[in-house]
Amino acid sequence: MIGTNELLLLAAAIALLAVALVVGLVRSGGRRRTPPAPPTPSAPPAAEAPAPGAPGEAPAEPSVETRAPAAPTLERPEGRSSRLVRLRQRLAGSQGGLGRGLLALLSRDRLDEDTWEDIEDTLITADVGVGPTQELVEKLRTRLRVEGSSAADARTVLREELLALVDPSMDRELHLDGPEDGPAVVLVVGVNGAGKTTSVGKIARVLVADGKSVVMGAADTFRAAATEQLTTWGERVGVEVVSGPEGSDPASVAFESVRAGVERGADVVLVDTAGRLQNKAGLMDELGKVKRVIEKQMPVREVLLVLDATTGQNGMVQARVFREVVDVTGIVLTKLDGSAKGGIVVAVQRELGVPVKLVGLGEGADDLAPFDPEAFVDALLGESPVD
Ligand SMILES: Nc1nc2c(ncn2[C@@H]2O[C@H](COP(=O)(O)OP(=O)(O)OP(=O)(O)O)[C@@H](O)[C@H]2O)c(=O)[nH]1
Repeated sequence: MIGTNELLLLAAAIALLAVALVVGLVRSGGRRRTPPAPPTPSAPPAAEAPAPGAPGEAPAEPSVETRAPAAPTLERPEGRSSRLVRLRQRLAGSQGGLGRGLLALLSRDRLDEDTWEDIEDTLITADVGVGPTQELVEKLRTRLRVEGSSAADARTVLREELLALVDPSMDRELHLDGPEDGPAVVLVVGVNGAGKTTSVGKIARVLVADGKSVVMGAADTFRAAATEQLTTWGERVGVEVVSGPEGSDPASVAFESVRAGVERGADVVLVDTAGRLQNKAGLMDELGKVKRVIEKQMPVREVLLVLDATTGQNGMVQARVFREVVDVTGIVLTKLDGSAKGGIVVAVQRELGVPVKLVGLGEGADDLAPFDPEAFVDALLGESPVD
């Protein structure tokens, strides 16, 4: 018979064995389930590696910093369709004058020389440019003479010819298909005040709204406020901004922003640049170096030139200088809402041989639209959008 003492001993032995087993398991860690680590906010990388520029080029400065966006409530950028409807209406509101003026002239009973001169003046005043104006007037004269009363009405002829002038065949897509192993890099250039930093911020929002991940590089180190401005744009929609101290090497910031984009697996890196036009050689040196240094890592997919639509001929002079300095692939025409001179679209495309891809239509954060030739010509003719 087993006595009470023996029973107690047996129970104590079983308990000890159980405790030993549990402790052993925990130590070995063999079956321990560790909860997945919570996602940590992407820590900014140290900027210790130098930017491998061409011989003689300054290395990246260690002071380049990345600012992961703060985590306040993020804004949700306006979705594509409502933005486009809204901006089409705004375009029609700002541009209707030109088409109405032309239609009034073309509807006169007699299209005499004075009237054709008035038509030319109207087009030139709207910044269409002398060459395209003469071309358009010639075509209108021929068509209205040859087709006479059998011609479709003047509005239809004018619409067709304006559309031909704006050239719907140009490729206006923003090419953001990066290489397989990295982001598409977009370099944004233009003189200060044209709306460059604002446009970079707006493009970032459009991309975020389209579900893309973005990093922005504040390589306009000339003006500290530009960096602050871009940082604010980034914080609003949760886009990381890479920046450097005022006066630091823009190429270093550009290099680090692309590196951050690669490390984060971003879809797009947008690089804002300084546009000091002190002289062409200086600009060429600066932008040339920025581009070369970026291309040590990734090809530059798009070079967007930002031009202010309200600057007319002055803007054209700037455009020419930038064309000589970098291979511009597209134009962002800002402040079209503040100018009735939409003819600049035609003039600048002719001058540079590159399409207007985006238009700025206001100071609001989502006031940027892809340029649509048909909608633009309808706006010129004062036709309300049908959407
Ligand atoms: N109405 C209107 N204003 C615009 C548009 N785009 C930019 N702006 C305004 O133009 C001003 C200049 O814009 P910025 O983005 O600071 O110009 P920038 O070229 O970057 O100049 P820096 O920051 O000096 O390099 C700002 O007040 C913008 O709000 C637009 O499409 N329409």
